[in-house]
Amino acid sequence: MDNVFDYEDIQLIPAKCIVNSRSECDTSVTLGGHTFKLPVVPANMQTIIDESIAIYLAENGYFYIMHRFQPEKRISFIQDMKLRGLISSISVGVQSEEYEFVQQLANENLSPDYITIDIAHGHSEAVIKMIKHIKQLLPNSFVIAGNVGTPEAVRELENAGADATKVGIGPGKVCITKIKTGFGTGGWQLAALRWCAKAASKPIIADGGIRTNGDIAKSVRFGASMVMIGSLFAGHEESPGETIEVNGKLYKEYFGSASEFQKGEKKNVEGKKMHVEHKGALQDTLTEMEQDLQSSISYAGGKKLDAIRNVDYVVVKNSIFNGDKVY
Ligand SMILES: NC(=O)C1=CN([C@@H]2O[C@H](COP(=O)(O)OP(=O)(O)OC[C@H]3O[C@@H](n4cnc5c(N)ncnc54)[C@H](OP(=O)(O)O)[C@@H]3O)[C@@H](O)[C@H]2O)C=CC1
Ligand SMILES: Nc1nc2c(ncn2[C@@H]2O[C@H](COP(=O)(O)O)[C@@H](O)[C@H]2O)c(=O)[nH]1
Repeated sequence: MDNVFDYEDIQLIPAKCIVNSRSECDTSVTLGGHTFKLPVVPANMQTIIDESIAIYLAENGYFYIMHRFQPEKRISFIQDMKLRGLISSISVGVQSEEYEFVQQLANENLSPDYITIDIAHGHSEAVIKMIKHIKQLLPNSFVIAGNVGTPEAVRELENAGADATKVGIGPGKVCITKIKTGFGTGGWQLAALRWCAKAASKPIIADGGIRTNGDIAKSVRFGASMVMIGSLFAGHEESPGETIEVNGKLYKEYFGSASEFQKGEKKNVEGKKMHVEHKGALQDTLTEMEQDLQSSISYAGGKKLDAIRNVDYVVVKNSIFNGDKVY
């Protein structure tokens, strides 16, 4: 790979505007047979999403993926979402008990609309085996598999039956994979996304490294159908993380799924914890993302999200840490 770049190194080039108001621009996207208001999904992490946020997002036309860190709650969660007539979207791992869980879903005729296989290193036989297991027992579930960072991985997971792949190894705000292992797409996530998207024949979800709303438009330009975001969704009133007060200011915790805070032990730690400023209501962030993306579409010279996919761009400079610090 040469000519790598990241979000902060790219500027998209405007094309002639064809709308009279940004409100005419449509940010909706279709994934797995459902249409959502935004090509954005909050990360399936324990300090980002819980059951009530999932219900809120689904009721209001946004995509969501529930995390997998309270496995015992998943069956009742799916049942509850189905009772409410909402989409059901859960995560699984690859341990042996996860095979039994998928079997249990099939036995109970409880097929989630979306199942995300959520593993650090998704280019593995473990993930390929799990994709095949799910597709055999729950053929109607839309399977998102990841995370990966190469075209070979995207093709292998697609060939195994994945309906979408998730790209991003190490670009996350609370990620320390790039520092602890020397591997990943941290610092060149946007170039890795482009590389993977060129090989993909199914949707790609860009995951990690989004620091501004403009990065959503850049992800779409470089091939993402959907963008997974953690840090920008941390710190809301509704966010599950603990709230603390420092010098009269409120902060909320945001920790990595591979941090010792998630794992409860210091083993194979590849994530850290941070505190982010309290941000107010989740809906305000979603609304601002929608308005900014509508503006992006207008700058792209179109009325729909697809207009962004073909705009020209320039590479401005390169910086491998994307503004992040280790601690
Ligand atoms: N997107 C990203 O950059 C990253 C995301 N994460 C997030 O952290 C969470 C925990 O991830 P993960 O550690 O995969 O989940 P688990 O701890 O559940 O591990 C899943 C299984 O994969 C094995 N495994 C994990 N990493 C590797 C590896 N590098 N090589 C071989 N086997 C491996 C584990 O075994 P064993 O533990 O014995 O090795 C375990 O059997 C997930 O939610 C994941 O999304 C974590 C790191 C990077
Ligand atoms: N290397 C690690 N990556 C992690 C961990 N927990 C989550 N993640 C990934 O980060 C994104 C969110 O990134 P952000 O830049 O938007 O904050 C998330 O979706 C995961 O893919 C972790 O412990 N280690």
